[in-house]
Amino acid sequence: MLSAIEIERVCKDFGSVRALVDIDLEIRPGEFFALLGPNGAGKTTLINIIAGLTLANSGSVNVMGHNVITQYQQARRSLGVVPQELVYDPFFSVREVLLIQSGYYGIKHNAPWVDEIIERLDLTDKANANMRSLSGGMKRRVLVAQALVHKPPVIILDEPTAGVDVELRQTLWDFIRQLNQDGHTIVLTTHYLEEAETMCSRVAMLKAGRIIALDSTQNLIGKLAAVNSLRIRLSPDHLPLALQQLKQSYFNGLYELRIDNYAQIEFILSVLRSENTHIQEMYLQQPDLEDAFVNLIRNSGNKLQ
Ligand SMILES: Nc1ncnc2c1ncn2[C@@H]1O[C@H](COP(=O)(O)OP(=O)(O)OP(=O)(O)O)[C@@H](O)[C@H]1O
Repeated sequence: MLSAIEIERVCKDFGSVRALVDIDLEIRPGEFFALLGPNGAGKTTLINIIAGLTLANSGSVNVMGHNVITQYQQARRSLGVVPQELVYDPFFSVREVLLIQSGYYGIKHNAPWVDEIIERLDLTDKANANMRSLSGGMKRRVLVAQALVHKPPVIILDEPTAGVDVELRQTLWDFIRQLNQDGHTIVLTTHYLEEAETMCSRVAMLKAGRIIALDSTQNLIGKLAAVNSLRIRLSPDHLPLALQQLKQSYFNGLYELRIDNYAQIEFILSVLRSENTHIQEMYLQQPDLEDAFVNLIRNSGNKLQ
């Protein structure tokens, strides 16, 4: 089956900085895929190589089967990129910007689609406003719209919700989810891990230019954050000796105990009962993508599959 994005053995150095090392990655059509990693991991560099904006030192990248260097035009038509930085032309209105962008792709008579994107991104009130006059969040919506004027099958969003308020974040995600349901492949980088967790079915984690984990979101959480923890407030405020080995932290009167399985909760309760210690508060912490991410970044000397 044709891949939406196929990356083979891509390396990129900036002088002595090894930004990407031997990246192999295949993203399938229709996927909602997250590219995660700490600052400087290489996410934007990889996106720029996919978009044909940065040249890799070695390796190859295809978008919908088109090589991003030798078949640049077809690859570019297959891809829409929403960049991280707010770049805009201050001299045009929102609608003009989108029609001009359509022209870059050689698309004439694009007004009906441009108007539809404007409406779906809640920009109708601002369609004739000058770009200069828009708030940061509105400008970001226009960036999303710009990436969509040529109806690309693959859309990459580089931190689309950075600095965006909660309401706009919701509008953006509803729209992007709809695009994915309509069949578009979506690749996303974000530092908001709960967004990746709710939206994306598969995740690649990058660190120092290497993919250190690649799996479905649920598997990754299961594999790397298998540890639950129990937070309890006790009276008297003393953790019995038999439970000391489970203690992970103590803060503000709350003990955090490591739980590897649910049977351990029964053990904890029985120890507390026998010691005549009462529970004043208790929370079970479920693992999430953030736990997986933190564990992985901490212990990423070795590559995980
Ligand atoms: N044009 C450039 N010249 C020199 N070094 C660069 C250049 N672009 C990126 N780098 C370096 O390459 C590495 C990867 O950077 P990149 O911007 O791809 O990371 P990132 O994962 O997107 O980070 P962030 O989450 O902060 O956006 C970093 O060490 C960065 O300093």
